[in-house]
Amino acid sequence: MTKTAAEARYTGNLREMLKVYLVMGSPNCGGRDPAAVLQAAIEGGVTLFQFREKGPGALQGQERTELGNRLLGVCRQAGIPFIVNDDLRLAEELEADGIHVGQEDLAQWDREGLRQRFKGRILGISAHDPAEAREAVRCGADYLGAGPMYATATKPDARAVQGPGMIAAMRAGGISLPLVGIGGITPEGAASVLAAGADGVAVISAISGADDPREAARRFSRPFRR
Ligand SMILES: Cc1ncc(COP(=O)(O)OP(=O)(O)O)c(N)n1
Ligand SMILES: Cc1nc(C(=O)O)sc1CCOP(=O)(O)O
Ligand SMILES: [Mg+2]
Repeated sequence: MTKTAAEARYTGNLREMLKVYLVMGSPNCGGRDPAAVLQAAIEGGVTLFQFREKGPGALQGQERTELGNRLLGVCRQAGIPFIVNDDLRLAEELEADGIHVGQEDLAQWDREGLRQRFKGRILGISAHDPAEAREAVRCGADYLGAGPMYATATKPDARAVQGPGMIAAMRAGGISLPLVGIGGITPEGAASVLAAGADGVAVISAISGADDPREAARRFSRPFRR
């Protein structure tokens, strides 16, 4: 059977891709060019990227699409998969490698339809406890984003802090899907998240807001180089 362009690109091991997962958009880059921040972070060891253009000053419409397209170009050049947050239409327009949706987003769509619509592409779903993780598995998720691990100022509507123990509870409850922790993760905090059973860490501010995103990403990738 002939593969779609996205299927052909997405041939790697998802657990490997999830190791250092950068999530960001222009509001997270401190006024710098997001493409330059992304390029530096990839050089430091980022393995997967999610375009999340959200928060104060987030671009809309054509500007948003154009930025997504530029960031997609950086990812393609580096061989890093490109995921779009929330916006199914943008993901399709850009021919992204996948989509990430949360529990609140899921409520808006027919779940089977969502999996079908992104057949052959990566589908990431957020989960905040083992019951939500099981539901995400039923929806056909390829990976889970489990959070918040620690306090975060980046997402004002984040749930209460769950901590790495929540990942351990998911694993103990039989959730074997590839999984990343998210929320307030620093290089120091990453160790407990990985020790609890995560395949990787998803990070916004500790990389995209760092003075030196390359060095910040390098610090997150260190545990995987040992
Ligand atoms: C990898 C990853 N995990 C969780 C989230 C959060 O998704 P969601 O709950 O839909 O919140 P928003 O990011 O849309 O504000 C994520 N984006 N990525
Ligand atoms: C986007 C997001 N989702 C979360 C969840 O708990 O699902 S926490 C969060 C914000 C992550 O940003 P930072 O790394 O700057 O804390
Ligand atoms: Mg969402």
